[in-house]
Amino acid sequence: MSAARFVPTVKLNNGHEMPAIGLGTSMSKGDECVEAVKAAIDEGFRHIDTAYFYRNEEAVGRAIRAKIDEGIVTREELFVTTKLWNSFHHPDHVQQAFEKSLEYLGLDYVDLFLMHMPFGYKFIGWDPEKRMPYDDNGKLLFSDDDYVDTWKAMEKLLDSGKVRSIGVSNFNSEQLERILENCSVKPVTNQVECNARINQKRLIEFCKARDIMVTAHSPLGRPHLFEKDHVDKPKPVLDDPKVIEIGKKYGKTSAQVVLRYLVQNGVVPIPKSTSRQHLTQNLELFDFELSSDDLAILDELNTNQRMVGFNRVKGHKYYPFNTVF
Ligand SMILES: NC(=O)C1=CN([C@@H]2O[C@H](COP(=O)(O)OP(=O)(O)OC[C@H]3O[C@@H](n4cnc5c(N)ncnc54)[C@H](OP(=O)(O)O)[C@@H]3O)[C@@H](O)[C@H]2O)C=CC1
Ligand SMILES: O=C1CO[C@H](CO)[C@@H](O)[C@@H]1O
Repeated sequence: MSAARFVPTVKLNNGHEMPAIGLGTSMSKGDECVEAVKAAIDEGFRHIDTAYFYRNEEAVGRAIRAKIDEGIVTREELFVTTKLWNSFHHPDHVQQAFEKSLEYLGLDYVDLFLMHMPFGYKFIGWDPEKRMPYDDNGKLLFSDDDYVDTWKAMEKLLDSGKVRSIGVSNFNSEQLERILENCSVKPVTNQVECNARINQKRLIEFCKARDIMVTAHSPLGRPHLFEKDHVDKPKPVLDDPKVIEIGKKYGKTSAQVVLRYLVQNGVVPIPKSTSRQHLTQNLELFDFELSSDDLAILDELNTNQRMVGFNRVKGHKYYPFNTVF
């Protein structure tokens, strides 16, 4: 086992520190997920992102507890995020949903609990197999729970000491502003799709002015999903000749270039990987700096096209992607 790499932290608006890079775990399941999280901790990751929706909280928790038991890390050194699923937006369901996540993780507390999306789905019980409520015709059933009410229920969770920080995900600027106008506790972060194809410059600026950190989901542009028929999707950013060229200049891979680009834009990327080689690469971002010319070249890759557009939810009153940012 190699020595764990050092990862800097960023300060959140409530004083807590968040490691400047995290491990994504979407689509990482079972033993593969356990091994990836363990390897990630060995390599130096101290920030792990999961969600009720991913069905891997149990695996993530198992790996974390194993590494604590081995003496590789303490719980305090880790930053663990999970997310409230869309079916549990009704204020009466928020606490129970949180307790379920904590139970699956097998931890005493989480560092960050995010509202996964601003839009809710119909609640059809607690069976984890039934995360997506469909009617007999295959139509996804929405709820009209207001995310402000959901947020107020999330604020109450802080009193329990079982969650250190709360935040949101996939919120647009107007939705974020509505939370700010109505909340007692400011979200520490908005986790949104953010990569060189959709660099979120305006949303980052908006959040920065309000002391809200942007966390970048899908920071590599989800290369694993490109084999499918993606007519209206962005071109794979890791294969872009300009990114490859910049990488050669710094002796870095395309992934390291696009992740470093995000770090220099002031956001916290959470790339997913189950490969040891990629995990190692994804941590080696803090020993080089892209020049302003190279940042400008990377800025030109922006097309504002999303990989995660939630197209099935376009008719929802709280669908977030109809605004400019
Ligand atoms: N809040 C939300 O709504 C959302 C949150 N997320 C979060 O963000 C995380 C990251 O996003 P995700 O959608 O997974 O996509 P990413 O953009 O992180 O891409 C992940 C893919 O990139 C590959 N990869 C990782 N590192 C490298 C590397 N160094 N070189 C080449 N390929 C690499 C991985 O393969 P391999 O495993 O083989 O390394 C995997 O197939 C998620 O896992 C999840 O935690 C994601 C989407 C939505
Ligand atoms: O968090 C997530 C939200 O939804 C996506 C799919 O639509 C997931 O793949 C992702 O990881």
